[in-house]
Amino acid sequence: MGSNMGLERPLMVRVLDSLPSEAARTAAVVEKLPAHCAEPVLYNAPQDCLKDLAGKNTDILVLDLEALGEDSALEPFAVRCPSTVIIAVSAKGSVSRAVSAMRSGAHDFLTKPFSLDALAKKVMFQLDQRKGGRDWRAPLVASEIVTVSKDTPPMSGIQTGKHRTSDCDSSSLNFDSLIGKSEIMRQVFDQILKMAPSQAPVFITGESGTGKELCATAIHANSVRSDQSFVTINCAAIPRDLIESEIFGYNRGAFTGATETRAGAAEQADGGTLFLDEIGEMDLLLQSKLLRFLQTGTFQRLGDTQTRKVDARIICATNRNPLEEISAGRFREDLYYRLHVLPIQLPALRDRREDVMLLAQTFLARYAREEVRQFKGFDADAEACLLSYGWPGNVRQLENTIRQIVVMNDGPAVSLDMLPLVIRDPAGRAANVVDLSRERARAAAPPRAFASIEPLWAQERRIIEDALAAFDGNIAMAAAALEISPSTIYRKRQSWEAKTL
Ligand SMILES: Nc1ncnc2c1ncn2[C@@H]1O[C@H](COP(=O)(O)OP(=O)(O)OP(=O)(O)O)[C@@H](O)[C@H]1O
Repeated sequence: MGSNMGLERPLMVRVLDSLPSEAARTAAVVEKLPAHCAEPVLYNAPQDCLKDLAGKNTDILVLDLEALGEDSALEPFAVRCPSTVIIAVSAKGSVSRAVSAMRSGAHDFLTKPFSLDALAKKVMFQLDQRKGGRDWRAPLVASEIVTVSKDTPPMSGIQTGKHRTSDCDSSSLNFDSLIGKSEIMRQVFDQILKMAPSQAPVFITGESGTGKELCATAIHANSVRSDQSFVTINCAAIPRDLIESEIFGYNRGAFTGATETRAGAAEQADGGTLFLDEIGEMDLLLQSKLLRFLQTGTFQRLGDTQTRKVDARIICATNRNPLEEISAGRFREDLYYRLHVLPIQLPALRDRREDVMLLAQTFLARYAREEVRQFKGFDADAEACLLSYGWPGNVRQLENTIRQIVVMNDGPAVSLDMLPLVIRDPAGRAANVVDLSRERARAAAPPRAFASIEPLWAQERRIIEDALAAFDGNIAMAAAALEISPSTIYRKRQSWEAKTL
C-alpha cells in the first residue's frame, strides 16, 4: 500500500454482504488500493451497517444488492453518507439492475463474481474524481471551448479510455454527475441510456440551469465515443461573428487577428461528440452552414479552399422553445428537423421536488469538504423552506445557494437564518425590487424629457454590474441572484461593448 491519497487518516472501507465469506473476500480490496486503509468493517445485516454510517467515517462502501433486498433500499445509505464512494455489487447483474442501483445513489456497479483488481479500479476512479483537479462545474469563461479527450483530464461523468459496446456494459454506466431520483428524472436516465449508443443527433431542451450540459456529457460518457473528444461550443458565450471560426476553424490571415491557422471544434470532435450549447443564439447564415455540415459531414475552414470531412456526433441544447423560434423566423425549420431526431426535455426543478433535498445534500457535502466546514445536513425549517421555494434558476441556483451558505457559515446543520433572503422570503424580495425601481424612477430628473430616461440596456447594465460587485465579480453567483444564466451575463457584456465602441 502506498500513500494515503492526501487524507490525514487511513481510508475506511465498509462492506455489506449477507455471506460473511463473500464480505471478507470483497474487503480484501484494501490490499489492492494504493492508499493506507484501516481494517475494513464487515456487515451481514443492512441495519447494522446503516447505524454505523451515521456517526463514523466511511470513505468506501461496497453494498451487495442481495443483502439489501430491494435496490431502492440503497437510498438511505446514499443519503446518510453523501460523500462516500458507494459501489453496488450483485450476482444478478443486468443493465437495468445497474441503472436502478445508480439511480438509488451508487456510484458504480459490478457483477459478481468480480476481480479485486476490477473493484479497486472502480474505487480509485471515484476517489480520483473527489481529489480536486479542474472544477468542471464552474461556469465556462466566455468563448472557452472545453475539450475532453484522451490527453486532457476527464470531466466527472465522463470515463475516458473506455470503449463501450452498443449493448452497454452494465458495469460501466455512469450518471455520477447527473443527480435525481424522481420518476421524471428516471425517465430522463432511461432516455439517455437508449440514445447513447445511437449516432443520431440529440436535441436537449429545458430551462436554464436544468442540467442540459450535464445531460450531454452523460450521453457522450455512455456512448461508444466515450474515449474520444467531447467538445463544447457555447453559442451564447461567443460573439456571433466568431462562432463560425470557432466551429469550423480558420487559416492564418483569414480575418484580422487570425495570426495562426487553427482547427475548429468540428475537427477537434472528429470521432467524438460536438455539443452545441444554446444553439438558438446562432444567426441564420451560420445555421445554413451548419445544415450543410450536417448533411454532408464536410466543411471548410475560414480562408481555406480545402474541403474537410469529419465524423462527429452532434448534441445540441437550447433553453428557448424551438417551435416558437421557427415561427418567429429565428431558427431554420430544415435545420430543426435535422437536429431534432432524439429529443430530451429536462424538467424544471420545481417539477421534481423529490430531488431538491438529494441535490442539496450532495452540494452541501461537496462544498463543506471543499471549504473545510462541518456541515452534515439541514434543520427541519431550512429543509421545509428549500422544498417550498420555486427555484426559477433550477439546479444551478440551488447549487450556488448551497455554496454561498457554506462559504458564509459553519455548523453541524444549515438553519433557516443561513438561507439567503430571496429563498426565505421571495415575496418580500419581489416587493423590495418594485420599491427600489420606484425610488430610482423618483430620483430621475423631474421633467420626464426623452433624454432623461435611461435606456433599458443601461439600466440592465447597472443592475448586472451591481450584482457582480455584490459577489466580487463571481458571474455564477451574480447570475443565480439575478435568476438568469451566466451566459446571459456574458452575452449582455458583449452587447454593451458593441454599444460603447
Ligand atoms: N441533475 C443534476 N445533478 C447535479 N447537478 C446538476 C444537475 N442539473 C444541473 N446541475 C448543476 O447545475 C449547474 C447548471 O447545469 P448545466 O450547465 O448543465 O445547465 P444548463 O441547463 O446547460 O444551463 P444553461 O441553459 O444556463 O446553459 C451545473 O453546475 C450543474 O453541475
